[in-house]
Amino acid sequence: MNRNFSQFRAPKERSHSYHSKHYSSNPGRSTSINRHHKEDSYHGPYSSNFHRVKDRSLCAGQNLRPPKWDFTRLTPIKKVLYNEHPLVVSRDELMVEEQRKDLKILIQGHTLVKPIMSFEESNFPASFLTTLSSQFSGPTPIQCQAWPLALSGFDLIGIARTGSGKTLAYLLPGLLHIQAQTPIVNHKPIFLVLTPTRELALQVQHVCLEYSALIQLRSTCIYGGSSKSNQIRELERGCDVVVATPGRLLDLLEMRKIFLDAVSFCVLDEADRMLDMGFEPQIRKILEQLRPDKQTLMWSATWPKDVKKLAEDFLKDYVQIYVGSIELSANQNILQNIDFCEESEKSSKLLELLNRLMRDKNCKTIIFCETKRKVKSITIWLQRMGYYVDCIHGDKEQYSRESVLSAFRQGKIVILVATDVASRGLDIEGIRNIINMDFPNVAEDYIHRIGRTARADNSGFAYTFFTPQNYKHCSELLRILRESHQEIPPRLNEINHDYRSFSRKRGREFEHPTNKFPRYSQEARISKPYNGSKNSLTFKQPSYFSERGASYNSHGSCPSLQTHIADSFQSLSNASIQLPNTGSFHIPSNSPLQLSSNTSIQIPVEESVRQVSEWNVKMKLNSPFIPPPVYLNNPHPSLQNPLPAIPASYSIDNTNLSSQYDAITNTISHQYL
Ligand SMILES: Nc1ncnc2c1ncn2[C@@H]1O[C@H](COP(=O)(O)OP(=O)(O)OP(=O)(O)O)[C@@H](O)[C@H]1O
Repeated sequence: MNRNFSQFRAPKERSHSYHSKHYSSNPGRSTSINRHHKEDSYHGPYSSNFHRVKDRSLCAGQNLRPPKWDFTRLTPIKKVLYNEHPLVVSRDELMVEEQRKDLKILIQGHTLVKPIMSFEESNFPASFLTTLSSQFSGPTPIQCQAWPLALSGFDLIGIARTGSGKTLAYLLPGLLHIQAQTPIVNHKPIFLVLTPTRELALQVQHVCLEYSALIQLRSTCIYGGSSKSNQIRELERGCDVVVATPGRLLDLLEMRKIFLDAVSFCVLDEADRMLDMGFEPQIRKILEQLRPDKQTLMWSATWPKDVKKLAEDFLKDYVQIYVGSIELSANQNILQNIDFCEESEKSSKLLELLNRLMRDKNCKTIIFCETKRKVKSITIWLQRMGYYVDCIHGDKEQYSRESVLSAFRQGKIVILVATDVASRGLDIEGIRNIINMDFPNVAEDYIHRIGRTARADNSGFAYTFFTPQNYKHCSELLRILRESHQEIPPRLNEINHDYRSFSRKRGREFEHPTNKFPRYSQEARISKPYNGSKNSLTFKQPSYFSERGASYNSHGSCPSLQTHIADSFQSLSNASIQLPNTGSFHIPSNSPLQLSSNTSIQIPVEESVRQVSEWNVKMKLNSPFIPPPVYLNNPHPSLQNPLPAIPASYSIDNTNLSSQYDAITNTISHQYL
C-alpha cells in the first residue's frame, strides 16, 4: 500500500439529502435504502457460486465457497478518514519518539502516523468526544496510537495488556468507517467483529450499542446457544455492525440469512484464542467471504506464532503496535502470588484464602479451574460451605451462563468458578482477586485469566496454586513475573534451576529432589481389604478435587469430600477424614495404616467410627470456618442472616462416639448445609 500522508483528509461528507433520507429515522432506514438501490442489477458475489447446505451434520462452512469478485462492479472502499489535529501536526519526529517512549508504544511498519495525546486530538465527532470525556480522562496508550492508524486505513495488529481499552480502540474507527461508506444494498453489514466466546461477543455488542446509537448505526450480535430466529429477524431489519462468534456466523451464512460481501472493516478480537479453540478453519472460511480489499485489524493481549501465520495470510502491509513489550506480558497492576503446594493441599489452601479474601468488602473473585467437572464440584462444595458462589463453563445453557454473569456483575454473586470460557476479554467491574486453582496449560492463558482483574487503571491480586505437575511451566512463569516487575519467589528460581538440570540429565519428566511421594501418579491409589470386610480403606494421594476422586453419597446430592471435616460429617454413607500433619493422632504401630504427611484416608463412616474408637483420635478442621462478611453485607435476601462460626477443632474421644458424631453433624449441617 503506497500511502502519501498528505492524502489524509476528513471523511467525505455525505450529502445532506442522503443523510435526511437514510439516517433521519433508524427503523425506516433499511426500507429506504432498499428502494434506493432497487434497480441495481449486480446481486453480489454469491449469486452464482453459493452451494446449498445438503447435510447439516457436516462441519459449519463446509458448503461455502469463496465468492468470485467482480472488481469492476465493487464500490471502492473509503479507508483514509484521518484528519490530523493541528497540535499533532506541530509535533516533530523527536517529540513523537519521546511520546511513544513515555507511552511504551513500539511500532513496526509504517511509523509515520503520530500518536495522539488527548480525545480532542482524535478529531472524532462531537457525540463520541462527549461520551468519552464523560467516562474517561484520556485515551489509553493503545488508543493513542491505534485510532490514528486505523482511521488512516491501515491493516493492523494491536497487542496490549489485558484491560487496556482495546475494544474502543477498534470499535470507534470501525463505526466511523461505516459512516464514510457509500450506502449498501439491503442494509448489509459493513463492519464485522469476530470474538472467540459468546460472552465476549455480548460484551462487545454492549459497548458497540452505546456508541453506534450516537451516530444512528445499528449493531447485531450473532452467537451460539441462543435463538437463531431472533437473530435472523434482527438481520432482516438491517444492520451496519455484526459482532459474532464464528460457528453461528457460518451457520447463518450457509442458511443465506447474512451476507458479508459488503464488509469492508473486519476485526478479529482475541484471535489467538479463536485458534486455540480450533476455530481456524471457520475463521478462514469467514474471511474468504469478505472483500479482499477490506481493512483488517487483529487484537490480542498476547501474540503467539500460529496467529502470526494467520495475520500473514489475511493482512496486507500491516502495522504492528505493541504497548508494553513485544513479549507476552501481564498487567503490572496485578500483584501475583504463587503458592507452591501439592495437589492434595489445594482445597484447604483455597478455604484459608477465601476466608481471608472474603473479609474485605471489595472481594469479587474468580476461581479458574482446568475442567468443567472440577468447576462443578468446587462450586457445589463452596456453596455447601456457605459462600455465595456460582459457576460458568461450556456445558451450561447459554441463558444460564448469561444470568450467572449478570448476577456476578451486579454483585449478587461474589465468587465465580469458571473454566477458561471466562478467561478472555471479560470486563466486569470490581473483580479484585483471581485464583488459579490449576495452572493453565499455556502461559498465555495465565496472563488472560489474571487480566480479569485490574481493568483500566485499577489494581488487583492473583493467587496461583503451583504444584509439581506444573513445574514444566516454571520458566514461562518466571518470565511473566519478571516482565511484570513482580517479586520472584526464591522457590521458583530453585525449581526452575533443578527442573532444567534434571530434565537435561535424565531426558525425562522431572522429579524434584525433595519429592517424598510419587508426584506424577496423580490417581495412584492403594486399596487394602480391611479385616476381610468388603469395605476397604483407601489411601489417596491426590486431593478430592481430583475428578475421579469425587464421589457422591446415597442421596446423590452431596459430594463426599476429603480434607474438610464439615463436608466429611454431613456425608452420611461415605465420609472422609483428613489426617493433618500435626501429630494429634495416635496410631498403633500394628495398624495397617502407615501415615505420611499429606496423606489422607477415606473410610466409610460406619467403619471409621468403629475404627477410630480403637484409637484416640482428635480431629481438626484445617482452618476455622468463619462466615465470610459477604453474609453481612450482601443485599441478597438469602444472605442477610449472619451465621455462627464453626470452631476450629472438634475432639472425639473414644467414648460414646455415635452421639459425638451426631452432635457435630447437627452443628455443622443444620446451620450451614
Ligand atoms: N480511555 C480509557 N480510559 C480509561 N478506561 C478505559 C478507556 N477506554 C476503555 N476503558 C475501560 O477499560 C476497561 C477495559 O477495556 P477493554 O475491555 O476494552 O480491555 P481489553 O484491552 O480489550 O482487555 P482484554 O485484553 O482483557 O480483552 C473497560 O471497562 C473500558 O470501559
